[in-house]
Amino acid sequence: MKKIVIKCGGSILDELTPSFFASLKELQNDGYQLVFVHGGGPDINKMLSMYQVEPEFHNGLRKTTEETLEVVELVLSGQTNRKLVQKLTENGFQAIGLNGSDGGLLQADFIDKDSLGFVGEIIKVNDELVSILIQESMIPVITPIAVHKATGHKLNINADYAAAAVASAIGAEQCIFVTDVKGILVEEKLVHSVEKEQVEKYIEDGTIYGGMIPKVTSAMSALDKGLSSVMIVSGKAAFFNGKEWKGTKIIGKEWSYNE
Ligand SMILES: Nc1ncnc2c1ncn2[C@@H]1O[C@H](COP(=O)(O)OP(=O)(O)O)[C@@H](O)[C@H]1O
Ligand SMILES: CC(=O)N[C@@H](CCC(=O)OP(=O)(O)O)C(=O)O
Repeated sequence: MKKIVIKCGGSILDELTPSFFASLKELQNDGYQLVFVHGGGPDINKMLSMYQVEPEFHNGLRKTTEETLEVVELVLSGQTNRKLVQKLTENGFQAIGLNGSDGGLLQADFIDKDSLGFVGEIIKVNDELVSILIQESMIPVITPIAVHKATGHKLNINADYAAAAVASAIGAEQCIFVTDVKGILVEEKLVHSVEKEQVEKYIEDGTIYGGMIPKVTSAMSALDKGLSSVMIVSGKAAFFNGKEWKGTKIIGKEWSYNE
């Protein structure tokens, strides 16, 4: 069974176009089972501003106090997940929303409690739960909230990292990051494919910054774990027509040249 994990960023959730959904249909026609992980950073920031809380990020990760975590879950699970499930349903897909903390779906450990608070990195994914759903032709739509591996306390997970971890755990062939730009841009031009070493240089020299950093770093770790392809694409246009892809392909291994 060919599986593909699609991460939908909060930057694009309100702007997904019919062409985007047509590309999803093409993926299904090509035999892919779809699994979604969603973000929702902008929705969280909006809600936090109502409570007069200023967002604080370190290397693209939100510093998350116990109170912030409540808002993060309220927004991601109660609002953003619902929004994506609804859009998929309206476009003819059988989607089912899941909080990452349901059924031990995402299990995590603290990254650095002192500096980041309740933010985790995923150490285990309940891939059986995902398999059950996709075998029934359902599309899981996963909210990036995890449970702590020992205490069961909830932890906030960056959605890019969550998507890459899910992709590795379920043995997905590909992971696609859907965002509000066409892919990695260098001097405003789209880069069609880029190797790991070059990505590292782009981060160092500031060409890749902000929200693009967790995407490329999680892409590189997913490639190291055996995923065959990672792409960054726009949700504003078609990204797959049954044959060709549009966006940036991140290449992890030298043999990828011969594909
Ligand atoms: N080299 C780059 N090419 C394209 N976008 C970049 C680059 N470096 C940083 N970015 C920023 O990354 C953003 C996408 O990340 P983010 O806003 O976190 O989106 P999402 O919510 O989809 O995860 C782009 O809108 C852009 O501002
Ligand atoms: C730890 C951490 O940073 N979690 C993210 C989860 C949502 C997310 O990643 O949303 P985007 O994909 O839209 O950026 C946050 O709180 O914003």
